[in-house]
Amino acid sequence: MNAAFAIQPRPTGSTARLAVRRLTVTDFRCYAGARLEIDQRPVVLTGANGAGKTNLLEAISFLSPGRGLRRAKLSEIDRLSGDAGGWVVAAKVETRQGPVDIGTGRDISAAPGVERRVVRIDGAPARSQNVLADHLSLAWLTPQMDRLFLDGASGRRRFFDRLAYGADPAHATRVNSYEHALRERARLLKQGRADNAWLTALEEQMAAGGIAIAAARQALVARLNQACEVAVGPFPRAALALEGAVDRWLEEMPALAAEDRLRAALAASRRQDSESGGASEGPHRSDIVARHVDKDMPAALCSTGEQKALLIAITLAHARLQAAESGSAPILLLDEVAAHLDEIRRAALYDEICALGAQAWLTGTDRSLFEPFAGRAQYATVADAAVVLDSSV
Ligand SMILES: Nc1ncnc2c1ncn2[C@@H]1O[C@H](COP(=O)(O)OP(=O)(O)OP(=O)(O)O)[C@@H](O)[C@H]1O
Repeated sequence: MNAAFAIQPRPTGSTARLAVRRLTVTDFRCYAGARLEIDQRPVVLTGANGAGKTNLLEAISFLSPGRGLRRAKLSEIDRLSGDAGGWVVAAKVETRQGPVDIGTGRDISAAPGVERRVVRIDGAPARSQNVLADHLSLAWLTPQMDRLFLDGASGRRRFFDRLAYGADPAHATRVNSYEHALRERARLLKQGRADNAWLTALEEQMAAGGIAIAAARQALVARLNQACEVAVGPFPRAALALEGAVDRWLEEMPALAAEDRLRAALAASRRQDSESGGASEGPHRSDIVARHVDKDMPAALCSTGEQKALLIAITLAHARLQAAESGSAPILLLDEVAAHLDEIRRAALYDEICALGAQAWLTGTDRSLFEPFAGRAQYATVADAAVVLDSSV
């Protein structure tokens, strides 16, 4: 173990634990209205297929910036046969600054065809959903992410950028502003009668923001690789690396020179970009590649089970890093993760969640999978679009 990286997890029950204490959902997918009051411990949600377990995790994922764990259109989330009010998620959460009320939902006053999410913090409208990253940090694993190492780089970038929000909430604003400028530049180029000064201003913004994004990713990769040197029980050790032109420039030259290089590359690629509809260089072209250290194998060549174990290992290492750096692990949303682990890995996962002091939300159809968690987690049953906390545990 690297001596410089001695992680001291805070004791469980620490007041710094990030946790949802009350969750209310209205007209959210299968739920007309549901409410759950819980303590800071991990939460196990069990119920039959289609009962509404993932929908609850999705509702919690909206307590952080972005499109939630399914990346669904906001209007798709409105309960079919619900009234026209749009879905709402309200939560009382425990943050590092104390309890906070968060409310969010689809903005039904937006123009037709425009999808917008509104956020309220302690009743007051928030300037932008990015402020959610100042209060809570969330990470999730879903069955759809089983192909994360095989599919395109955009999923890996999203996964990794979300991890970066934890230590650096400003990263959420940076990424969203960069993507907004990227879309705006593509729109202007497509119109073919773009104002040169306006394009230059957008490229200036993309160069500064883009290199800041690459630098934040680089800093997280370095810290996360240190954290990954320590295997969590039977989970494999992972090593991450960034691959992309801007990432290479940042290693070869000072940040300001890398900004100049990106600005020049954007200016030079306008014609090409107007045809492709994108931008030839920038952090949106980078990839985050992972290796299975113990097998010395790229993640993409590992077996399905090994890839899943790697993803869990990275998520746990990140949670450990964040707990060590900020005093509180992120809230973890682990959809159907337990069912795919053998008994030893399941027990190791539960032990690690408890050692981290993380409020993890775990779903499954079979309660017996969660037996090793007894006494350390709270259990709720999901059925008929309702969720009920078990009084016996
Ligand atoms: N907009 C919507 N309006 C009403 N119901 C919806 C909407 N979107 C999804 N549903 C329904 O919500 C139900 C619960 O889905 P969810 O994915 O939460 O189930 P689950 O308990 O996680 O199931 P599984 O164990 O199969 O993963 C499904 O029957 C789905 O069809």
